[in-house]
Amino acid sequence: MTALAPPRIEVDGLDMIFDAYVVQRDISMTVHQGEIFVIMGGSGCGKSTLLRHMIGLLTPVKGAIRYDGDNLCTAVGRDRNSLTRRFGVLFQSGALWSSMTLAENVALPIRTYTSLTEPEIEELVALKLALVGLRGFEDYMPAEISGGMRKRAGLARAIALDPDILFFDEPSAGLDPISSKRLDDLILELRDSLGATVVIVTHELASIFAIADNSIFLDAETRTPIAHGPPKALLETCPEPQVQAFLRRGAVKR
Ligand SMILES: Nc1ncnc2c1ncn2[C@@H]1O[C@H](COP(=O)(O)OP(=O)(O)OP(=O)(O)O)[C@@H](O)[C@H]1O
Repeated sequence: MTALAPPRIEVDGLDMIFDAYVVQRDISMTVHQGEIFVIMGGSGCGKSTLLRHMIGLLTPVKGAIRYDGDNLCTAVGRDRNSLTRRFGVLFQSGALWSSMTLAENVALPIRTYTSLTEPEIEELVALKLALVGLRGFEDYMPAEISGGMRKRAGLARAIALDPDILFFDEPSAGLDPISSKRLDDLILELRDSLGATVVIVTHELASIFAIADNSIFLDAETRTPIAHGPPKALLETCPEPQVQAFLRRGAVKR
């Protein structure tokens, strides 16, 4: 959908290696403004590790990750903070603080990174919770709501500071198909309303086909990416057996 949109994220010749253990080599990919980009591949191929590199939690052995041309891997101090400040991240667990209400969870990054007054914070928190369909749940504790609602609360916290790039690690993990579909719809809505660029690690085929504009396939065997492109196009035209097996749940293409 966004062939003409400017590149927002460029991963260039990235090697991910722990000591002598090669996770993936030579990853290059471009994510354009407003795209929903999926990192896919079998278990243990390095999807989450790539996401952790992209948000700056890990430093690559080789290669660069550029945001609007600025290399995150070499940025330091204020330059690095101004890059990472643009990121909203939703980890697999949702990672809410269990001893805080939903409102306190969403308020945390706002209190930490802005000098807004308490009434302003309260208003912003209510707005973010409403955006994810949790209006009126401000005073609930995470344990009092469903898994799908916890994911959405985590998402409200991830968008608290109006990020322009959203990262999701296995957002549908542990959700029933209906909650999972609802989360997909919400991701699409937020992309449209915030104008955000979205990077998602997932192996949920239904989600991949429903929301991805573009993707990369990391191969666990050769330890390098073997396919790029919109998943529906890969399903039709990608000659790689591993990609076909993944996208067809192991069924052979006729
Ligand atoms: N900090 C680390 N130190 C050493 N090895 C690591 C580290 N983090 C990840 N790995 C290894 O890197 C490989 C890729 O892990 P990763 O979690 O990125 O895979 P994944 O594709 O996200 O898997 P899954 O789909 O099962 O969640 C695994 O073999 C893992 O054990």
